[in-house]
Amino acid sequence: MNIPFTKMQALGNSYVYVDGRHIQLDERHLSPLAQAVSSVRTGIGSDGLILITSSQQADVKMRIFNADGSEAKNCGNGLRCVAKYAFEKGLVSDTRFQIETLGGIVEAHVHVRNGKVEQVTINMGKPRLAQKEIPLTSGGEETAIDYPLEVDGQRLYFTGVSLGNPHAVIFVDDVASAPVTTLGPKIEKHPLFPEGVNVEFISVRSSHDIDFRVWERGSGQTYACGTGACAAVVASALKEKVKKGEPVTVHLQGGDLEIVWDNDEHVWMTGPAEYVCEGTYFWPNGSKAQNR
Ligand SMILES: N[C@@H](CCC[C@H](N)C(=O)O)C(=O)O
Repeated sequence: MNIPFTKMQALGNSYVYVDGRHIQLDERHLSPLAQAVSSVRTGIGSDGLILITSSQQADVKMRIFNADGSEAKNCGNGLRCVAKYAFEKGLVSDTRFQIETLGGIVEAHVHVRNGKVEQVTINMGKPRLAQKEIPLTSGGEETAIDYPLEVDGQRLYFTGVSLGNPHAVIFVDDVASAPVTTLGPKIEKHPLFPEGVNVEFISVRSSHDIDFRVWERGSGQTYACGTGACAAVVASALKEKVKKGEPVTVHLQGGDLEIVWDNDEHVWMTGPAEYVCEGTYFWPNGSKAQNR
């Protein structure tokens, strides 16, 4: 099966984007295709697959599949890339428009110079803080701030935040030495998180700067996670380390994002999005998947 694609990246968080105007994929193909394209050795090499289609309720719709084929409800870096793609490829003509995700509809605003989108701002909506909404198996209405977690015989404390997808934010002194690749995968699959979790190790450098590293559910260590950066600012504001209503720069491995949790509870994310390449992916297992 031949699949036209565009690879895009946002702060090094890269996805293969498939435009539903160019090919219609069967629902059964999406998860195996995400695994296939993500492989660095036998595929294109990415953190997952993003499908862009038309929407009944918004201007455009995004679906995101992690590198392991699991589907997530939201992706901040993916939203900025979808916004750039939608504007520059003519799916929308206004600089402000709506994108549907499985986690809800968000507002996108593209900042354009000479016809090109340089930065994108997304209103990511209100974070969900109740344990049952993150979700945690402990599951009530109460929040999970500095919630204890036993992993590998160690007691850690995390703050749980949902941006449509689940995040466990852990405060550390120095992100460079944080156990991202050792404890990250164990926390991701800890029984406390029935749907798994994205794990952020953060250090608040000042009231306007946060250092950040991430272990992403379904994709492992990545250079950046937009929803994770939003969760980091929300968790830091809940612990009064940064102020609500003031912009905070989150320093991720792939670069910086500006995040504001405003006084109406909405989280705003501003950052870049870039094209990498376009082409055709020759999917060897496509016909097998078709006959499954
Ligand atoms: N990289 C993303 C998040 C992608 C989905 C995540 N791994 C999940 O499973 O929830 C972002 O930029 O937000």
